[in-house]
Amino acid sequence: MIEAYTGAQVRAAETPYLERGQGPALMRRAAHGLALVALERLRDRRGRVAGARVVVLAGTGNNGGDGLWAGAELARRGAAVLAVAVGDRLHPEGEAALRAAGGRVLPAADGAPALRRAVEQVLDADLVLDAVLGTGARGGLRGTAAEIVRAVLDRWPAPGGRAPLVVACDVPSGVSADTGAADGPVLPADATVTFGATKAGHLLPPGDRLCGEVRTVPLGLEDALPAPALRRLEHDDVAALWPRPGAGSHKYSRGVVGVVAGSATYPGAALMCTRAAVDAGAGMVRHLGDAGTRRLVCLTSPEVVASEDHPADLHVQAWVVGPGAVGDPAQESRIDAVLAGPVPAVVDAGALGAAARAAADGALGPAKILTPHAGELVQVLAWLAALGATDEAPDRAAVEADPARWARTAAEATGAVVVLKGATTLVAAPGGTLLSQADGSPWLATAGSGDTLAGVMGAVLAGCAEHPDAFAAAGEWARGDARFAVAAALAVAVHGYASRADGLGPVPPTALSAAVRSVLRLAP
Ligand SMILES: NC(=O)C1=CN([C@@H]2O[C@H](COP(=O)(O)OP(=O)(O)OC[C@H]3O[C@@H](n4cnc5c(N)ncnc54)[C@H](O)[C@@H]3O)[C@@H](O)[C@H]2O)[C@@H](O)CC1
Ligand SMILES: [K+]
Repeated sequence: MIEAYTGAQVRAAETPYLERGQGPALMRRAAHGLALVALERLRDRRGRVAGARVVVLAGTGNNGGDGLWAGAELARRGAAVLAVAVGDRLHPEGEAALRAAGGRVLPAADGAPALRRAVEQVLDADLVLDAVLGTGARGGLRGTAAEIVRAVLDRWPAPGGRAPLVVACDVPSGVSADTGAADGPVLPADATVTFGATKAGHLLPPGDRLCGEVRTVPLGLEDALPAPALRRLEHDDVAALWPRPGAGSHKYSRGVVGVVAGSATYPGAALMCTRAAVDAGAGMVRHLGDAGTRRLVCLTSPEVVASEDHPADLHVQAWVVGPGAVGDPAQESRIDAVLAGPVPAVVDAGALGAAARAAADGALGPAKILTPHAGELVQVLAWLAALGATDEAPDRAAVEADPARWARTAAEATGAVVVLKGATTLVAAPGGTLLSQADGSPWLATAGSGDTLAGVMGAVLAGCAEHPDAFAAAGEWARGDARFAVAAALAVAVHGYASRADGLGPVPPTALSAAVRSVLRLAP
């Protein structure tokens, strides 16, 4: 599991060390870690370090200090290192170290000619160390640094062209370490070397896409860190946590998933959703819907028990409601019943409007998992605002600029878990638990993926519904109501892994669902 922290959390953990005068030692350790990754990348690209042209884009604070000390190390290995000072000063010891190692300094804020020279130097470099802003940033890049980065990006080589390698110091400058927001220009990094702990901004969109590979250099702060701001499940977590049957299990103890999906207009969603719940290992899958859809469900997944019942007549451990369930009053009545009841449920697509109404009436709770994509979240937030449950209704651009904020807002306003689907999917629970998963192939962006995800989520939700400690192996934080958020993140991870199981290429949802089975054959 990756645990990530805000810049303020890491700075607070560092404070006692700084008060004991260990700041310079921490900086040297950070800079050494940065230099090692830069050396590795340079060797990969050009075989040798000697003679490499390295530019350090250096800000005025300690982030710049890290970059200058790392630049000194590269200079001692024979690289030609130029520090581009973007502000009115440089970290004094860092500058002295760089000069002593033979590095040079270009004061880029000294007027237009200096700025133009800086841009040429960056574009001609083999490697750029981006050390303008780190955890001390307030907002995006401004001033000379912003002008340089903008001018460089204007002339950035097309894919396949020879662009300099970019290694970011702590975070790509201009990306918020706390939120992943990127206000203004940012040089996209091939690698980001961070210090003490992963920062929230490395895992949150849109900044996460600008980080490249993230490497964390330990600074010995681990014991001083508080609870993380967010988490990401990795393969080992999924293998350890996914509910598995034991020798004494039977279909009911493993979890029955009830699926309210499909309609005469959209029967396919029900087929994909039920199939995925079966493939994800549910003990039993029930389907409720119209006669035509039921018949198709039985033909494509004979394992499923389909009926025209009402949810009140059935005992299941978890519901999945909404995929393809539009324009059908009987389905709408079933959805309302599930939303008003206590049984955990995945609430998708056609059920999100009903969920917003139920939330405004106070009916939802932490066992309900809403699964909007960005466009649907905008709609849900607009409904919630119209119903008086939130103050603000953002547009899509606002949601995409700070998705974590709006996923959290929706979770607090509804009292439910909100899964904001995207290339990076965020899982926000009321009370503040936040997970971020980025496991899927870009090919997942296809009609029917969401129906498949809902089915997978239903299966894991049914498996944990009656077991508050189902995921206690992940830590104390994952007990009780938090397990619903963990279940959602597990489903997102498995769905993402399945999309890559056969390499990168098209993943029609039926094939994706089958790949879920191979992913779940992971060693426990
Ligand atoms: N605190 C510590 O013990 C350690 C900190 N380290 C490094 O120190 C960094 C934090 O250093 P600082 O607190 O000095 O902060 P930064 O170096 O991130 O930035 C602060 C400087 O940038 C200016 N600034 C802020 N926002 C700006 C903007 N939007 N545009 C232009 N200039 C802006 C400020 O006026 C200030 O001079 C970390 O990211 C990390 O790289 C590491 O050396 C490890 C140890
Ligand atoms: K930086």
